[in-house]
Amino acid sequence: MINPKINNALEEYIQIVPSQDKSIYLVGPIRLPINLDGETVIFQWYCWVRCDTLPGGECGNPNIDHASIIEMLSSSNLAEAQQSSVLVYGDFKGSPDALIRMHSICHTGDIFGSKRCDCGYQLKQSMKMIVAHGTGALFYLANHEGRGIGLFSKAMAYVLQEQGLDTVEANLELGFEDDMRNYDDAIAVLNQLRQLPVTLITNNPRKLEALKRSGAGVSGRIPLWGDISEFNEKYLKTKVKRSGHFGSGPLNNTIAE
Ligand SMILES: Nc1nc2c(ncn2[C@@H]2O[C@H](COP(=O)(O)OP(=O)(O)OP(=O)(O)O)[C@@H](O)[C@H]2O)c(=O)[nH]1
Repeated sequence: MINPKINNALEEYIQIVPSQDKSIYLVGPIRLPINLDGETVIFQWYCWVRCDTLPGGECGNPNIDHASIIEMLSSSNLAEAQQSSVLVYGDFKGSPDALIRMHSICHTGDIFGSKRCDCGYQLKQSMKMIVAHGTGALFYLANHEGRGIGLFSKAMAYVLQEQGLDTVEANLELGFEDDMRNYDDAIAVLNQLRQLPVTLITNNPRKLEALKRSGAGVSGRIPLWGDISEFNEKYLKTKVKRSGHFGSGPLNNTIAE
């Protein structure tokens, strides 16, 4: 039994968000000072978990209370599952225009700084763009590794790419689709945090489509190409040629054959 004082301290930070047939438990805002190129920038951080990730998560119970959610944590093995989160900057709820990025986790690019992809660059650059704009949110989608195939399978896909397959062929040969990602939970969290339209930072038409299909207001898209090198050029070309990514301006020329 959790101490009632602890329940009280946490209660106002927990929101229960409807998403398709499953609820999402959202915790935040938590003040997060972040080092962006030597400058400390204050973001507000939220983290979420789907009800069915917790044992007895009571997905069918619309009246589940905050105390029960807290109670379930210590018997859940959340470290073995994936939890996504969002960094919010500025007046995200009220500002007429906000930039958002739906960033898919990339262990190799985001954490290790691998140059085989553009993920690490896109992560940092989109945070800087949001801060420069004055308001926005970066969704860090932890169940999206390898475009949704998982880290171990992505490692297998990299082995195949070393042997000449491109990034799409490698996924397909392993029995996956090119892109297995789902944005429903992230969009539900977005709707909870903001009702006004957003501008999406992406080159990926599927992300734009998912957002538009959900009914969330989309006022535009900003492309994000960069950090192109001998190590990721083929990968980026494949994104444009085979996955249908939007090319853009001079970068389009850089990556065109
Ligand atoms: N399967 C596979 N996944 C990869 C490879 N390289 C990067 N990824 C994953 O691809 C995803 C990249 O996602 P995003 O940064 O959202 O890129 P995107 O789909 O091109 O969309 P935008 O960056 O928004 O334009 C991450 O989950 C990476 O782990 C690869 O060669 N194979």
